[in-house]
Amino acid sequence: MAVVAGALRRPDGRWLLGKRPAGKHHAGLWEFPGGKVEAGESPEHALIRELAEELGIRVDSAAISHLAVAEAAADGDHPAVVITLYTVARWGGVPTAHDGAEIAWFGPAAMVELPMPPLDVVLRTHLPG
Ligand SMILES: Nc1nc2c([nH]c(=O)n2[C@@H]2O[C@H](COP(=O)(O)OP(=O)(O)OP(=O)(O)O)[C@@H](O)[C@H]2O)c(=O)[nH]1
Repeated sequence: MAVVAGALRRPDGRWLLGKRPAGKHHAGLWEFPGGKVEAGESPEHALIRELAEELGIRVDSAAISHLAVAEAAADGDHPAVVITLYTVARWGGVPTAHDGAEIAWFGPAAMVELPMPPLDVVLRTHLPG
């Protein structure tokens, strides 16, 4: 399964994360906004689509840069997953949580304390300082 996620940083240096809803895999953990790449879709297009759906923002493909990849093998309940994290340098609109989801902005020190899925713990080490 291919998953794409975006690292969005505000001018105050905080990063945007979303909290996984109850009842889902990784419920209650904080992760980068994004989601699964659909069949026939490019990763960049999937990220632009997911950020529009989840946060209501507009992102141009020129604003997206590849940052890091993390992968995990299948574990019985869940398929193998490859997550690609992109930095999103600029966007249009104000990120707003949709569908009752929770989002928040965290500084680098706060992020280290946050409960995150295992692959995100790897991905966050690649964030620019
Ligand atoms: N969007 C996103 N998903 C991540 C990250 N890290 C990580 O392990 N994942 C996992 O990758 C999958 C992303 O799928 P999704 O976000 O489109 O799926 P979904 O809400 O339907 O979740 P579900 O498959 O548990 O029902 C989830 O299993 C999610 O827990 C991340 O930083 N961002």
